[in-house]
Amino acid sequence: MTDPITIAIDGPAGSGKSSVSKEAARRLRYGYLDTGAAYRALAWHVLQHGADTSDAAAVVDAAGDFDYAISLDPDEYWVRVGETFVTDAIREPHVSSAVSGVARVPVIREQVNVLFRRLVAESGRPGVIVEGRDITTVVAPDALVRILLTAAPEVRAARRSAELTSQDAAAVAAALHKRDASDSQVVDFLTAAPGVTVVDSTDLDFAQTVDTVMDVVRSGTEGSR
Ligand SMILES: Nc1ncnc2c1ncn2[C@@H]1O[C@H](COP(=O)(O)OP(=O)(O)OP(=O)(O)O)[C@@H](O)[C@H]1O
Ligand SMILES: Nc1ccn([C@@H]2O[C@H](COP(=O)(O)O)[C@@H](O)[C@H]2O)c(=O)n1
Repeated sequence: MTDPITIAIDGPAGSGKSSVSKEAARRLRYGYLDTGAAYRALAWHVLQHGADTSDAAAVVDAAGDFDYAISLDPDEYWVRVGETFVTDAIREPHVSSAVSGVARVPVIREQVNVLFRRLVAESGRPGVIVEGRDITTVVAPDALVRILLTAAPEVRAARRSAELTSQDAAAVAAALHKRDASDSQVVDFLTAAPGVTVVDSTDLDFAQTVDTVMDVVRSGTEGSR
């Protein structure tokens, strides 16, 4: 069996990676792999242990009994740790605030990257859209199509705040920028690596952004199979 086509999409928090990738995967009948979910689920697991994600040893310790599973079906997305479905729990603000601690532990990054490559290879799909922060550069630098999805910081904060209506907009924006600042010390997802196509959605609505990504994918995959 041939390896699935990999479409790599990186970008900062709230740039639209997951929503846009999921919709593009539906249209292409590809799988969709949300790599941030693994970091979030491990952060959730560390917190369940009563530990602190800023403690790298505690993170590595909690990773020892981290039984993680994720669906690559864009129409039936779920995330599980052991027997517990954590699909919504890992989006809670206290997990978002804790996740960067997990992401800065090198051995954890190595372990999840192995998992991501295996999930793609075993997906059984003709292709997989993989989104995160270091997909275009570390996880799948040889992907057929590599995209950096960006939007102006204030636009990303406004979109995120529109989702989290019960929370103060300024606090939502501050949390998003704080997470980007912390994450960008670990991987560079703000500048495009050579060969990576930038899609800036600042002035695009959701449908226009998906269409633009689809155009980049089409031109990159034409004649590949
Ligand atoms: N071009 C767009 N125009 C308007 N809204 C958009 C656009 N792209 C995404 N959105 C909306 O912005 C919000 C954030 O998008 P999404 O959750 O996909 O971002 P993300 O990059 O995956 O964020 P995170 O890294 O924090 O998980 C969602 O409500 C999504 O529907
Ligand atoms: N390739 C990746 C993906 C994610 N992270 C870390 O996970 C956090 C959550 O990611 P979301 O895409 O769900 O926002 C993110 O803030 C990073 O800390 C990563 O390091 N590499």
